[in-house]
Amino acid sequence: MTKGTIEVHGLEKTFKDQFQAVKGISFSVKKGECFAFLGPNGAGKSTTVKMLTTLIAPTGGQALVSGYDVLKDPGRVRWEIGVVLQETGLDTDMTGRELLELQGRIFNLSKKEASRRAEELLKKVGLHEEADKRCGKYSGGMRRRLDLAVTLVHNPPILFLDEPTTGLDPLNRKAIWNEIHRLNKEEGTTIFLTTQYLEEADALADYVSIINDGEIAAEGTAARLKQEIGADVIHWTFTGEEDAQRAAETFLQREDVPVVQQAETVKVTTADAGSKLQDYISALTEAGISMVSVTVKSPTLDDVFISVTNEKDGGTK
Ligand SMILES: Nc1ncnc2c1ncn2[C@@H]1O[C@H](COP(=O)(O)OP(=O)(O)OP(=O)(O)O)[C@@H](O)[C@H]1O
Repeated sequence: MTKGTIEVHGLEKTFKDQFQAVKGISFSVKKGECFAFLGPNGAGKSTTVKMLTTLIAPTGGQALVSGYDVLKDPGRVRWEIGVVLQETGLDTDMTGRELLELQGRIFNLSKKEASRRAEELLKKVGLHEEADKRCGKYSGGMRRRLDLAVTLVHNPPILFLDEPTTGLDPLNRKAIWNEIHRLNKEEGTTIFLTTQYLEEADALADYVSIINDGEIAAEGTAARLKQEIGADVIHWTFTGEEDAQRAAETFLQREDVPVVQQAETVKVTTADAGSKLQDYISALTEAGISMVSVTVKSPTLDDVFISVTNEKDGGTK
């Protein structure tokens, strides 16, 4: 069964001005998986989403959504997907309920069914009390929730969410996360999520793919990616910037590892921090530098992101 899956082989997009935004990427998303597509600004995330949702045509390679080719069968692909893009397209004169009912009619529901579905979705996304207010009066978070409800009207097996929480406050972001998590885990909806927030991918995704400059730079589960950078991060704090600078030099003299000094703090990324720590502390004592605190942390997805995008740019740490 291919329903709810995404298969991408050597997908490319070269724009009319000859700029190649996506350079032959391949990946697959299993049914019921939450797949996060991460990357810095301009990496090619939105271009990829637009190709997979039939909004723009690929210039090379192939993409199958629920088994349907985005180029050969765009009409069928559209029935399989719900899409929340960065720019919300909500009509501000209509109420949330009217908008949902209209969407139901577009997807061939009877008037009665459309009204029942609208009510059901308004409850699901927590907007039933605001259902009869004009969308123009909705807050950013409410608009985003309505946007999500609109895409769910025809019960699509796959949901594309392009940076769904950008610009939202932490409370609204959490509400959207909960809804995405529920759709994915309880209803089995396949989620394709693009985001710049690594903690978002960490919290929601089963599988993470990092795109940089139109190419896949790394992929795997969040846990594996963190493991792959093969290192712990030792966080040091010193009494002042001068001590921190001297400490950073001391660490660098002992080993060629990434050392980042900022004000009175120093971060050292190294494999096997446990056994190195004693050696570093002895070196500091020898140099007469006293520290305020030291902690060892596992890498975050942020560290992975910096590590893979850095490698590509020539490894400047
Ligand atoms: N219609 C277009 N014509 C030419 N270049 C384009 C076009 N659309 C996008 N690009 C370029 O393609 C690259 C990838 O853009 P894209 O919007 O896919 O990036 P993104 O990863 O989604 O970034 P962001 O996080 O900022 O949304 C960028 O350099 C962008 O300027």
